[in-house]
Amino acid sequence: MPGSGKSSVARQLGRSLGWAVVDTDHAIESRIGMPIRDFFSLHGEPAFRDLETEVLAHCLQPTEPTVLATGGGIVLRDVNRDALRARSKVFYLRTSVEELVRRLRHDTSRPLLQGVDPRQKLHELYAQRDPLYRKAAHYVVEAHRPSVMGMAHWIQMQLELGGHLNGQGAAPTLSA
Ligand SMILES: Nc1ncnc2c1ncn2[C@@H]1O[C@H](COP(=O)(O)OP(=O)(O)O)[C@@H](O)[C@H]1O
Ligand SMILES: O=C(O)C1=C[C@@H](OP(=O)(O)O)[C@@H](O)[C@H](O)C1
Ligand SMILES: [Mg+2]
Repeated sequence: MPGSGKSSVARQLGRSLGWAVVDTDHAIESRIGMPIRDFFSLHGEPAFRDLETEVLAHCLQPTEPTVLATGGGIVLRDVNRDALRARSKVFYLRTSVEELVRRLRHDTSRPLLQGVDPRQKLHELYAQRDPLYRKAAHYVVEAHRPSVMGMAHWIQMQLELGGHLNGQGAAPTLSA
């Protein structure tokens, strides 16, 4: 979900593992040369989703071990979910709507939450997306691990336990 910590945890995990960190939203912003919020107002959500699918396909062909953070709406398309599952180990950072409301209270960068009641919108997004996040995910990281550092540490442990860091299970990309 937006605000669940994907971008923050990816940065921390990349630092811990010594891996590259890629964020699909940042890749999109460098390609379009403007904030996502402005792109949404100019071209609308469907155009953003097309771009997101294109950028994701590119990001899932990394040249080095990579932690990939995506935007929260990436799961809306089957093709994205299938590509993520096939080409990476996917972690769903599952956070309560109340916590998301707290974190995004003053945020103006997420277009879907502007000009609406954020709590109601987040409940709607959650109802629509929770099943999709579950379908896409190999692992669910529950909200009771509250800090960015704690979440990154838990993910690193799962990777070690799963043998993904010692060559047994190939995990060239981690997506959150
Ligand atoms: N585990 C956490 N505990 C407290 N605050 C967090 C946590 N993870 C992220 N945040 C804060 O929530 C906001 C959204 O985080 P971000 O990483 O941008 O989420 P996402 O990429 O999933 O939308 C930021 O202000 C970030 O500092
Ligand atoms: O949930 C969504 O549909 C979106 C989430 C955003 O990313 P974060 O999940 O990093 O906020 C960004 O991709 C765009 O504003 C759309
Ligand atoms: Mg993000």
